[in-house]
Amino acid sequence: MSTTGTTSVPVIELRDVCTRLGGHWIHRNLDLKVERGDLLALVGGSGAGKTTLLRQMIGLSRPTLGEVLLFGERHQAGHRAERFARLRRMGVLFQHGALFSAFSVFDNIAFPLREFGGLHEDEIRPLVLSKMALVELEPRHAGLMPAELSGGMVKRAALARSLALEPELLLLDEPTAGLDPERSAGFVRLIRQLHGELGLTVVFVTHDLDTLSALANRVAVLAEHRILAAGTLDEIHAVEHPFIQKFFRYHATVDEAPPEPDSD
Ligand SMILES: Nc1ncnc2c1ncn2[C@@H]1O[C@H](COP(=O)(O)OP(=O)(O)OP(=O)(O)O)[C@@H](O)[C@H]1O
Repeated sequence: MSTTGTTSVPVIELRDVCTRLGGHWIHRNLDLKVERGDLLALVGGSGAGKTTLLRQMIGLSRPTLGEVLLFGERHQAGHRAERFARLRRMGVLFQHGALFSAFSVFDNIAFPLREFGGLHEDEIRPLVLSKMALVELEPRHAGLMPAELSGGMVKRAALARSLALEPELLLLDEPTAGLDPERSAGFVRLIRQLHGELGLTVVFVTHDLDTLSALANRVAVLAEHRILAAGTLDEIHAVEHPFIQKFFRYHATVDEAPPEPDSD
């Protein structure tokens, strides 16, 4: 389901990943490829290890066994400058926006440009304002502090910050968590639009079936310690596995916690 040729290097590849945490195996022999242009939803039961997998993709933690390749390379590969260049190609949006509370919207978005962009202050201003425009924030919002923003504005400011260095890959943990249905739909529309306009590859973790069906062009289901199935939503719906059938049926009808897969 790659959008490009079959020979292109996956943007992310997880090979035979095994993760042991707190005395338990969370992932066992887990494989997953994220191809360029994917808008991939990672779903699964609570505690299945989605956030842990996202952290491994970002390079914040490492699996116990197996490999995580980002743009075809292990996180640890190469000299510092090479590792850094690879990381710059990735933007991350954490669950609650994670804005710096003591910084204005402007300074939050400017932060990666000041830290890593090697730019002068007079070059930074137009870049920050253009990122704000991308996420539909107005120049008058630049001076606001995070505490003065609505939940949707926090998300959009954090999204602008994650796009500051013009990444090719965007990783989102529960992008619509905490938003009401209208703001949630607006944020999904914005991510879809940016995916198309900026040619991004997007991976997101979600519990929300509305977000999943409105945003994803591929879905990976994490259960039984591995990626049980990956494909389009229609392909996943057709998989006759009790966890998958239950997960999607449950989410379609009841707004409660998802079913748990049988543990070992
Ligand atoms: N640092 C840690 N030490 C020990 N156990 C951990 C650690 N981090 C996560 N875990 C455990 O690993 C499992 C997977 O956690 P993770 O947060 O990745 O799951 P998740 O699928 O994202 O869950 P949720 O959907 O509830 O957010 C959980 O049982 C969690 O308690």
